[in-house]
Amino acid sequence: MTAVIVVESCFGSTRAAAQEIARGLQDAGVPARVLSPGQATGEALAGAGLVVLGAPTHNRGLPTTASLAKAAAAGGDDGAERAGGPAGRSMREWLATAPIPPQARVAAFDTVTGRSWLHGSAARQILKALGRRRAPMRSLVVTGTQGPLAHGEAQAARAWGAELARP
Ligand SMILES: Cc1cc2nc3c(=O)[nH]c(=O)nc-3n(C[C@H](O)[C@H](O)[C@H](O)COP(=O)(O)O)c2cc1C
Repeated sequence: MTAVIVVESCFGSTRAAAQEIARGLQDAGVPARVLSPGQATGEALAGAGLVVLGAPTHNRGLPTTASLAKAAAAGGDDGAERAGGPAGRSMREWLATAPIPPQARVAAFDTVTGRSWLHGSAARQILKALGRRRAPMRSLVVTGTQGPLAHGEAQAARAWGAELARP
């Protein structure tokens, strides 16, 4: 099995979590790649047995054009991520066509500033959009809007990656 992690990130924390999940999968012997939504074409995902989707939680759900603009104004434009061209797509846009192979397992994660219903969850919205509400899901806590991941969350992400490697 191979795994692909598709991640959107403004300030880098969700991307850092994605890298840890990839390390956890690799620890368990599953080759894993981290791609941006713009890179995650049908061709790039072909043959993947596991697709893990991640985004920062904005306004209790998935980032919107307006919330992304707000993050960018605060310095969170994550470099090339949305700099135009094929890489310049948000998770929300990507989900509209989501070229996930039919046989692939799906999981979703997000980053939040706290783990309560008040903070919401982009991951829940991702799974809802895909009609896969029972798929594995994780929220990883950041210390503030600009991150970084809170103490212990990188390790938690890596451990979750290893868990996902087991069907
Ligand atoms: C416009 C905006 C709205 C946000 N709304 C929420 C929210 O509703 N709940 C929450 O837990 N965090 C919220 N945050 C904080 C983000 O969760 C935090 O910026 C994100 O986890 C950092 O991930 P990133 O570095 O990958 O962008 C918000 C951040 C921004 C910029």
